[in-house]
Amino acid sequence: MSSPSPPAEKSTVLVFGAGNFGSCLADHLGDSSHKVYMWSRSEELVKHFNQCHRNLEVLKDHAFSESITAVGPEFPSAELIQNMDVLLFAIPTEGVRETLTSLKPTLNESKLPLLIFVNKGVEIKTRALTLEIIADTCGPAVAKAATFISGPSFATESDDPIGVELAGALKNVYAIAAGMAAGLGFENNTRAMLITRGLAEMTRIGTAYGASPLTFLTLAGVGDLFLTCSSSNSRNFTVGFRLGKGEKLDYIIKTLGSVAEGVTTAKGLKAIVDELGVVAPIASGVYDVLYEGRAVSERANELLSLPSIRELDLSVEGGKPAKRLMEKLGVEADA
Ligand SMILES: NC(=O)c1ccc[n+]([C@@H]2O[C@H](COP(=O)([O-])OP(=O)(O)OC[C@H]3O[C@@H](n4cnc5c(N)ncnc54)[C@H](O)[C@@H]3O)[C@@H](O)[C@H]2O)c1
Ligand SMILES: O=P(O)(O)OC[C@H](O)CO
Repeated sequence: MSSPSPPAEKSTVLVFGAGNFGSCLADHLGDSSHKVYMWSRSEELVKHFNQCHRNLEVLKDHAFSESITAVGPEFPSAELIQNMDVLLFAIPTEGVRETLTSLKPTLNESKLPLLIFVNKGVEIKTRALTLEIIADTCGPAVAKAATFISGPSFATESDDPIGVELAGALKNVYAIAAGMAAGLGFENNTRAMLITRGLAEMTRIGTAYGASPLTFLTLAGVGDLFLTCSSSNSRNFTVGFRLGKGEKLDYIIKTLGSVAEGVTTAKGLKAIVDELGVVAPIASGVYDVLYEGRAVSERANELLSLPSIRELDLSVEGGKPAKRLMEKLGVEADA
């Protein structure tokens, strides 16, 4: 995808979202002497942040850089947006369509800022990746200018934006599976099996979608999968762990205090897997527990007793969703 020229050393940046990742990114950017604005829908958060340089909701003990100004709760003004070098979106995938619909009238397409997206998910109703949501709301020119950051930390550069997005979204579903296994009392051997088979599964899905299989071997793929499946710091792993311990999904979501994208992505992924006809037993197992009321232990036993299959039998006929998306963007399918 093409993108506007890189921003100047000292840029003006507007971060959409004042949650864990948005605040963290705003803080790093502020410390690097960029002028940073951070949008929140909470009036209380905005007031408190501008008075005390602390976030009421997340990273509560951290003193933020004074070069960050919180804005909101109203949507940022066209004037502010048009003065930005970078717009950075750190909101859950379910909120991206609404946010971009509000943003669209303020964008000057002949002078687009750098648009960076860090969310990792699939939209539940439409099963769309973020690239498609951007095309739907702001048009193909804006979508083609968008940049995606994914991976276990600030990540990786790739010419396969669809693969990078799919990898970041899908690993959250496998992290829920790894958490479930840990919650049920399975130990490291099972986790290694889930990471290995999860990687094979996400590579099969990605390849059938039209992404490059190699993207799943980068930091954005196996790197992020490994991190998220191995740490109780992961919200997705934690959701799975608590399900494995017998807690109810509604209660877990209510008390988590932050987004676990794998929960909604599991539903969008089910539709993608059904369309592509890919064998994805782990993703199907997670879907059955989250949305079909199946017991975690029973579904895990079914998974463990499946006969082995050729794990890396990658689709050569695949690629229809990516071709559809490239058509929407007006890009040649093989470009
Ligand atoms: N936390 C991390 O380490 C991390 C790392 C990489 C990527 N991500 C991804 O970044 C995204 C955000 O993660 P987070 O950790 O900041 O989540 P979070 O739940 O801590 O914060 C989300 C923020 O988005 C806001 N928000 C929610 N719905 C919205 C909507 N409809 N419109 C506008 N704003 C809305 C919330 O009020 C909150 O400020 C997720 O997709 C996540 O997978 C997170
Ligand atoms: O806490 P999680 O499960 O949303 O994972 C956060 C990041 O995506 C890890 O790279």
